[in-house]
Amino acid sequence: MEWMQRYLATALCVALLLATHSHAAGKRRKDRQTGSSPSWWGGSGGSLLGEATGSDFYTSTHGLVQTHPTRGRLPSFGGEKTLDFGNRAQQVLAQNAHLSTPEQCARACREGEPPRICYFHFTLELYNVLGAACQVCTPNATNTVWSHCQCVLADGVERGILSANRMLPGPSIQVCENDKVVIDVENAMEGMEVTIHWHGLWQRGTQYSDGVPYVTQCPIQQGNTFRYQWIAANAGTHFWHAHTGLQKMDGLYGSIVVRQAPSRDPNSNLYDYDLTTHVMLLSDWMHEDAIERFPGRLAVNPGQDPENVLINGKGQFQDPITGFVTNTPLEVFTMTPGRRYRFRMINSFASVCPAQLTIQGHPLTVIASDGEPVQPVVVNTIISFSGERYDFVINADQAPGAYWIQVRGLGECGTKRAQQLAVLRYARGPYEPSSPRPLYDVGLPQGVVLNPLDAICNRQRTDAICINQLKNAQHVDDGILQERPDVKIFLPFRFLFYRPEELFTPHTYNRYLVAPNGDHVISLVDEISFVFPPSPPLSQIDDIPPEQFCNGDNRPPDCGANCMCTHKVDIPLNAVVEVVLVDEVQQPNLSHPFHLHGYAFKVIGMGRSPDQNVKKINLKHALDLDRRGLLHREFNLPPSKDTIAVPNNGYVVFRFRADNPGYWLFHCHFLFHIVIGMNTIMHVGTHADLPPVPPNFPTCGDFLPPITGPH
Ligand SMILES: NCCC(=O)NCCc1ccc(O)c(O)c1
Repeated sequence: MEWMQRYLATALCVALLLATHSHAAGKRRKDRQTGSSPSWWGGSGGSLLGEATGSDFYTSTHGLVQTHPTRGRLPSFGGEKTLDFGNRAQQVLAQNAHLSTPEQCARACREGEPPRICYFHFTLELYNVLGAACQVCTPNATNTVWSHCQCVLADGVERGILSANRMLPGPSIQVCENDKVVIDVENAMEGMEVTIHWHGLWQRGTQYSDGVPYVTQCPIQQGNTFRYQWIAANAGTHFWHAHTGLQKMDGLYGSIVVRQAPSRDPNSNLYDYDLTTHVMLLSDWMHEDAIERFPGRLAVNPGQDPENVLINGKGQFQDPITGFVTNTPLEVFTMTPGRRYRFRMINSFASVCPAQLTIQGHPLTVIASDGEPVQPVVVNTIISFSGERYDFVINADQAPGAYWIQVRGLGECGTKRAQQLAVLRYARGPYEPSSPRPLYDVGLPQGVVLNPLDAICNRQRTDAICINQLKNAQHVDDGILQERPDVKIFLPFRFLFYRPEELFTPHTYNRYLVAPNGDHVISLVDEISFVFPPSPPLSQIDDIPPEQFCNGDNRPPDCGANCMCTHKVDIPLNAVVEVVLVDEVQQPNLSHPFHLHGYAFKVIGMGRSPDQNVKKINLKHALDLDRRGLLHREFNLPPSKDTIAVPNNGYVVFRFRADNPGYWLFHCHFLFHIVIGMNTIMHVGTHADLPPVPPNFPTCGDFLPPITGPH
């Protein structure tokens, strides 16, 4: 209680209403819940939430930037031209007059307007939730774009985190198509190396900025700053996140929105507004560092499932033992009656849990997935996996009021019943919905579901739409749809289970993950467990011994069941590639989302074996189905994606034209599966096809000089 008292003694009046919940020294305490009415999100004074946020702007489909009539003022940033991205950022901006600030770049996009160079500075730090910053200020209500306040509330449970610019999520990058984006990533995290990946950006010509450690760059060392530079060449909803270790799950992520002129978006006629604040970033949240769960414990909080879900870094937490609920603010999205709004949902989960999004009383017209436009479909619930993005339109045509947004963690998240709520509200209406809060077990009605987990995808149905049933809203390269691809790659993946006596033998140190049921596993793709090389092939190919690399046709001699090497598949430049992913994991509630760097691919088919006698799919059976023409394929406007969940006990078929040379990581997007080897590298083209290594590009590698004699 001492902490609470100290907090109350010095806090601002708003903080008085903040009940916090801390796990100190491993024991749970029931904290006093303060305040009677939750006026944090009752909006007393009106300066925190909803209408009165200073950072909204409205982009009409006619390309106009306008302030809302009731708002009557332009975005305000405390009277300063640049936002608080740190003193170094101010210096760079002062010395480079041709750079634009983040808020100058977050604009409506018009065809024919010159692109900008958008400059960002990320300071990555060890930080905390509910630190003393919360005595100094109250956090920006819509933390999605920028914040001057350094208070991170998360779900009201105190813990250490990793943060970019003391924000959760980190800063949002919002630019127009073809802008150049420059991000100085300053690693101020003691004892940690880091890289940032720009998930969804293709990095054509800037392969060195893809942010994959030991593949496209050496990780950024502590105290060092690495300048990422890329062109926002493909519009859409994307995100950035740490690609090193387990850091992403501790808070290193944020949204990226690449807008385009309405004339270039085939679905722009379906919405009136595309607000900077209508980004919906979903993340799973633990109450301890993610590394606490790796390799994983047997008894106390086993497995890797999160305690909670956050929506734009916000939420509340109900203690399962005491029933105590924190009263931190929920995220609020505001709409004007009668208007149609584009929402941009990002699944930034790190665990294996799918996220199920439902919004009370409002159907969702899905218009894009992973940034790529699809022909609109109307659903009521979207199930998404780590790494996926879905854009949808909501028509504010219901009775003005407030409505619940429910995000439920499915699969393993069902054990702890992790879910989060947010509010969809009509301007000038109440902040709190009048209906009771949807519960994990008694949630909002699902209605029509996008991306059903049952993966019955080979026929039209009234209750669900599968990803392979979406139609591309744009013309698809005919070459991709030719009957025979140039290269066909079958990639089965599974876990390898170790017996403890195999794993814990003297003088061997094999990596492993302890699954929730106590199984000790590593991941295999095509019977290979991926290890990162000691230097990045993109920048230091000559420093890597050729024996480091392997693939299904080139297994190292004496490579046993736990074959460890850098799995690399070589693909000729411009080939039409077909990949068939086959789920040999066979864990009933687990579907693995695979993400391809450098591309969007076309989803040609997905499903399960049509053969009723086959209980479990495997590579042999998938090959057999393919030979018999029974792998489901649809060539009429297949949708583009960069992340696709393989139905459990099922398969996915996708294609792409390999016209972007590089070393592109292809991997399960579950964080804990990356670190046990569920990756491959798609190596497209040759070194001659790649841009040269930039001067002074950092290097890394083993240091093993000859050992000289005693004298
Ligand atoms: N009879 C098969 C049981 C089985 O497949 N056990 C592993 C499940 C697992 C592995 C890794 C994870 O990350 C995870 O969440 C769950």
